[in-house]
Amino acid sequence: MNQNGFAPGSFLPILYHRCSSALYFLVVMRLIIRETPPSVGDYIAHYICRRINDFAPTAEKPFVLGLPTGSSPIPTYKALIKLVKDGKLSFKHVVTFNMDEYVGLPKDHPESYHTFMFREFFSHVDIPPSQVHILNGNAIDLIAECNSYEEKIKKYGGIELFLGGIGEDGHIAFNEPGSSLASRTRIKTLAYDTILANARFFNNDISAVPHMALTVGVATVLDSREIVVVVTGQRKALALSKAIEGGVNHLWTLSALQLHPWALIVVDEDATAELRVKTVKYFKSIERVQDEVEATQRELKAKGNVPVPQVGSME
Ligand SMILES: N[C@@H]1[C@@H](O)[C@H](O)[C@@H](COP(=O)(O)O)O[C@@H]1O
Repeated sequence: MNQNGFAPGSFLPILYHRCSSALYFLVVMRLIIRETPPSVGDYIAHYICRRINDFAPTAEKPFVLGLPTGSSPIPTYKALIKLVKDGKLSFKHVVTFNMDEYVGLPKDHPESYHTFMFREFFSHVDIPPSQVHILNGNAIDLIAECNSYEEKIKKYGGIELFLGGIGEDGHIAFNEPGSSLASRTRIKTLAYDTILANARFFNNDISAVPHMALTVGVATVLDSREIVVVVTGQRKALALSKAIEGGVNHLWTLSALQLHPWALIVVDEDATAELRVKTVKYFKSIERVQDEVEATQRELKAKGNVPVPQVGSME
């Protein structure tokens, strides 16, 4: 057995061999483990930066990015802001769609997701506000608002990369347990657990937390060409293990990522608390193999004789 628990000659070396000779990328859900939330944020920010720069967006062909709220993505936003300030990244030709918004909370309320996104991110980068899309939880016709959000995403040709966060009950966006895995943008009643969890943003006053939200659906997220999810902290550990070690299940909507050909979950050590040691070792070994594949790709590309597959064409 090698240090990852795999016998030499078992499928990992074969996978690597196929990768290095036939230039396949790994089409598996990837789990990246970093020590702390800031290093998770750094990893994701650099990853998104590379994706946007490789895409080389223009006014005619913008990069369409899905974005979350919550405390978990804050280190990613901080690192992205730094990349913009350092001149390594621009959001000039990036169009964004946020995952969700509370119903009935004034847009300028300190805890609305509109306020959050401008305070934590948009105000610090060079994105034109006209390219920012956030659901309007105060629309007179909420159903029409949800339908037109889906239409707008379609008009832009779909989402290139959806960055997501999860709740303690494994919800992605506000797709609470029991949400249909075929769901689209819609009005959602929040689970009591979510209301309790989010009360920390409302001075621990449960009655101040809105009970409804507009949210993209599980299928809206699955439609995007790539999904990256941030999961940090021990309180998300059970949800993480259910999502990657259990089967696809509407009670843990994050598990729907198993149906996606290009999904990446980036977690800190605390979030791995409920995973089996074998699972952690397996994903660490996949990361190493992927790094080797990418290094080979870069080398061959530098020699000018290899077409590099594009993300999204790897099913
Ligand atoms: N609707 C949002 C989710 O989209 C977010 O992922 C979650 C996590 O929040 P935190 O990162 O603060 O734990 O909060 C809310 O429930």
